[in-house]
Amino acid sequence: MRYAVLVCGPAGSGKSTFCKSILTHLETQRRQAHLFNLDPAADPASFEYEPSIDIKDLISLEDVMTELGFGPNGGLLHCFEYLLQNMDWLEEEIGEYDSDYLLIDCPGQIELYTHHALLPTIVSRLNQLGMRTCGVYLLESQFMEDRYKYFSGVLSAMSSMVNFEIPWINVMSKMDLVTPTAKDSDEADGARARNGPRGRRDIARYLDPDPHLLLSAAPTGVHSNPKFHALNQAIVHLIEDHPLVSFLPLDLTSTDSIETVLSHIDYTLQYGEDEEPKETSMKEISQIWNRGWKS
Ligand SMILES: Nc1nc2c(ncn2[C@@H]2O[C@H](COP(=O)(O)OP(=O)(O)OP(=O)(O)O)[C@@H](O)[C@H]2O)c(=O)[nH]1
Ligand SMILES: [Mg+2]
Repeated sequence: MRYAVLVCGPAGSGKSTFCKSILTHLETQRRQAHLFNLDPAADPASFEYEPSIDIKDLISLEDVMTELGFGPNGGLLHCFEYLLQNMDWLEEEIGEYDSDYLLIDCPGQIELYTHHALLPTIVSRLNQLGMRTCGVYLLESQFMEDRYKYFSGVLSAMSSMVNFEIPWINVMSKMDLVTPTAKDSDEADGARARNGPRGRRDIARYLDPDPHLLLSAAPTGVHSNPKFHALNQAIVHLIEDHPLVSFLPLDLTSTDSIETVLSHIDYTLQYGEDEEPKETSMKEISQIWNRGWKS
């Protein structure tokens, strides 16, 4: 069985850093993992690990823009269309990687996840090639500093999950930057209500989205428009009726935190469950038997 982790999320959410940290962590566990760069605009100098597979070997955004006259966003879509037309290239590239982890570092253009069909089609082709794939969607912790921004992040995670229809994990990245500002408090309204979490219990309301955070956000300027309030009510109902999104916190400065996220990925991918059971030697059987006999 082959395993692929599609690392996606908004620009700057920490996708490439996440791939690097997971690769380092897997290396210390002596597990085989490879990087697949799926960003045709990525700067090669930015990779600490040389990608084993690189879309830029097939097509680069720079070439598409200079040779075909596309802009950056249209050019990106063209690159993925081109990849879809050349899936035999990808099949050949991943041919050698068996029972290993393939970490797919994606670009940060959010529309690729929320409503375009190109990436989901590429993923379903990977599944046809026998890869068990899961999505890891990163949202950076700064989103928690503004409740409106935070809920736009929750909705983008939700629409990505619906768009891809694959096993999915949402991660709140850069948790090392979160410093709860005050003690736990039930105070919901007031001038500070649009600010980030206050206290550890408050953080939990962001990791497992509490839609009432949105209703209790302090309205300012355009936000006091009654239509805006009605829209928020509709979003609250949507999240209450479809509680699809929750976030695993990730603090890359903590090995335990990386380990927890990795174990969720393993579980989601059912990593290792298809391995052949290890044959037990006669010597081991007799040791087990003796232990049982003595106890
Ligand atoms: N403090 C902190 N900074 C981080 C963390 N992860 C990433 N960063 C920083 O955030 C910035 C963006 O990180 P990247 O890993 O390049 O983010 P990305 O999602 O790959 O960005 P794009 O590919 O451009 O969409 C860099 O300056 C990183 O050093 C983290 O866990 N904690
Ligand atoms: Mg990146």
